[in-house]
Amino acid sequence: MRPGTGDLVIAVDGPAASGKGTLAKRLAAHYGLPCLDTGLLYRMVARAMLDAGHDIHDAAAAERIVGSFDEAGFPEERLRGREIGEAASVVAAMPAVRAGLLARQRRFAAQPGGAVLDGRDIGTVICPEAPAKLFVTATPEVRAARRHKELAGRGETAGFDSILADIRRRDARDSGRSDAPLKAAEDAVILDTSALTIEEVVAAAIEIVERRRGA
Ligand SMILES: Nc1ncnc2c1ncn2[C@@H]1O[C@H](COP(=O)(O)OP(=O)(O)OP(=O)(O)O)[C@@H](O)[C@H]1O
Ligand SMILES: Nc1ccn([C@@H]2O[C@H](COP(=O)(O)O)[C@@H](O)[C@H]2O)c(=O)n1
Repeated sequence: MRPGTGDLVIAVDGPAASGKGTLAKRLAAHYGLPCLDTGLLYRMVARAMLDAGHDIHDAAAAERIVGSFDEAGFPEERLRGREIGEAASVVAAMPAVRAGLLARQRRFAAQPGGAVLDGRDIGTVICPEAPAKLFVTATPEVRAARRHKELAGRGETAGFDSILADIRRRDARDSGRSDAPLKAAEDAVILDTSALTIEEVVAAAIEIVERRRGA
C-alpha cells in the first residue's frame, strides 16, 4: 500500500532520546495528521517476549510472537522503561521481526491525507517516497541529559553515566545491524537539536516540511 499523490507523509528518524517522538507529535498536531511512534511496536514485541519468559535473543520465539501479538494488550506505561528500550533494540535487529512489522507501518503511512511516523528506518525503508524526511539528532551527552531528566520526572532512579552508556550501546546496535540500520536517508534533512529548545526544533522542522512540500 502506497500513499497517494499529494498526501503529506513526514518521516522522522533519529537515535534514542534525540527528541524525534516529541517533534513527530508536534508536527502531527500542526498538520492535523495521525502519528505513529514505531519504536512502540518493537517495544511490544520485546515486552511480549519477556512476559512469556523467552530469552530476548531467541529469534524463533520472536518470529512467532510478531506474527500473533495484539497491540491493544500493551498499555504504554509497560513499554517505556529503560530495560524495554534495550530489549527492543535486540529484537529489532532480527530480520523476521522487522519483516513482521513492515506491513502495519506502511498501512499507517498510507492513510488518506498522510501521516507522521517516527523511528529509525522510516525514511530509508518504511516510507522511502515520503516527501519530507527529517533526521533528528543530538550529542550522546545531550540525549543522556534529556533522558535523565525525563526518567527523574517519572521517579525512575538512574545515574547519568549509566544512561549515557545505555544510549551509546543502543546507538551502536541500531547503527550496526545489517537489516534497516539507523541512518539518515540520502534525501533527509539533518536537524542537530543539541543546542535547540523544543520550540526551536518544531519551528525549524515546519520550515523544512514547507520547503519540501513546495519543491
Ligand atoms: N530540543 C529539546 N530540548 C530539550 N529537551 C528535549 C528536546 N527535545 C526533546 N526533549 C525531551 O527529551 C526527552 C526525549 O525526547 P523524545 O521522547 O521525544 O525522544 P525520542 O527520540 O522519541 O526517544 P526514544 O526514541 O528513545 O523513545 C523528552 O523528555 C523530551 O521532552
Ligand atoms: N523504526 C524503528 C523504531 C524503533 N526501532 C528499534 O526499537 C528500539 C526502541 O525504539 P524507541 O524509539 O522507542 O527508543 C530502538 O532502539 C530500535 O532498536 C527500530 O529498529 N526501528
